[in-house]
Amino acid sequence: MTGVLTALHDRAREVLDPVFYDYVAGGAGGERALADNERAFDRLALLPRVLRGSAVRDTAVRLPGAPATAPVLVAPTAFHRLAHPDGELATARAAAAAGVVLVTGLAATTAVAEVVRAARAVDPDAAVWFQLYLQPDPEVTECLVRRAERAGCTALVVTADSPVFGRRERDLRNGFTDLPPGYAAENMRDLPGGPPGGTRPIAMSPELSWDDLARLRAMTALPVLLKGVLHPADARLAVAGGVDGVVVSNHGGRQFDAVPAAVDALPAVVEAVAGRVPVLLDGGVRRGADVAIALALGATAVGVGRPVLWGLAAEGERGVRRVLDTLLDEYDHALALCGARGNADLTGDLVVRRGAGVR
Ligand SMILES: Cc1cc2nc3c(=O)[nH]c(=O)nc-3n(C[C@H](O)[C@H](O)[C@H](O)COP(=O)(O)O)c2cc1C
Ligand SMILES: CCCCCCC(=O)C(=O)O
Repeated sequence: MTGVLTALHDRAREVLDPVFYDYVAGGAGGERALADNERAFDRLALLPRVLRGSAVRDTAVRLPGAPATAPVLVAPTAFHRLAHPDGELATARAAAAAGVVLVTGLAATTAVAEVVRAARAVDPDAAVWFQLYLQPDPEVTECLVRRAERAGCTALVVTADSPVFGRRERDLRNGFTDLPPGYAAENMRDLPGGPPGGTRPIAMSPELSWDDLARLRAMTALPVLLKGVLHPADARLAVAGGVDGVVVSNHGGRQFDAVPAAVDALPAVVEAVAGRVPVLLDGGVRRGADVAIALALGATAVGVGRPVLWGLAAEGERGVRRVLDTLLDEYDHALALCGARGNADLTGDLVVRRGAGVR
């Protein structure tokens, strides 16, 4: 991690309830996928070009529902009010101020309409996407989609890597199975089949299929991105199913310990998608150079999960802003050092394996 991110992490660890710290920091099983996400970036290096740079570098990217934005996004993460009393509102303000897309989650402790309002109070053009788990009851899914539309979200992100909840040994050890009193997944309030005024539990189902994604696709005119894709064949199916983007992700190593690092899965997905829709990546991005590596390998943008929560826990809105600004500054600096005038100059030939020599 960068110096700033390490300091924010250390402060977050001091101030957070250790049970919640473990929930955020931890992963599934023996945490091999979690560790590998960062290590896989360490195994890669950038091979700069010389004498072709620019003093002003073009870092803007075009994403569905975000026509000109930074190549770093806030990945969807649950329960921000457990990290800081201002919760998702602080995250939304910081993301908007940094010019970064915020993906707010179904499992947010603040309702999506309030999150969008907070972002737009900072920047009327701020892009907020809504992440959801398809619910087995299509009526519930439809109600969630309408809420996101009404709130003004500009894209939907469907997380597909969670047919069941990951086996997270830290949470099992700590008995962290539910939100403490006073906190709720606010987007799950007042839904069909739920208690009036109360919340329904978020369901995960191993029986969801591509038909369910097709139903969602037909339900809304918003762009839809599919998150949690690792297999290139699934990337092809997603594009054929009309998605507007694919997010290569292993859920930060929190679902299945046996999977590869996200960045190791990226090139095959990029090849399968063949430029038809943007490919995004999250998992293990901790430095601006990691952003550059992912873009050179064909990602259009990257998401950041845990560092945002460390910033939030440590310093609220200011901490999130520091995380995002640091990554964006470092990314711009990496472009300069690569002799790149902008994202487009980051090509696959710039990425090599450390220790493998250069041909
Ligand atoms: C505490 C926490 C909660 C998360 N909650 C969600 C969620 O509700 N929905 C989702 O799609 N992904 C969720 N994720 C996964 C992130 O979106 C993202 O894939 C992951 O954090 C990226 O890895 P990183 O933390 O190494 O940046 C969560 C991750 C963390 C750390
Ligand atoms: C059943 C509760 C859903 C919360 C989802 C949070 C999440 O995805 C995570 O990784 O934690």
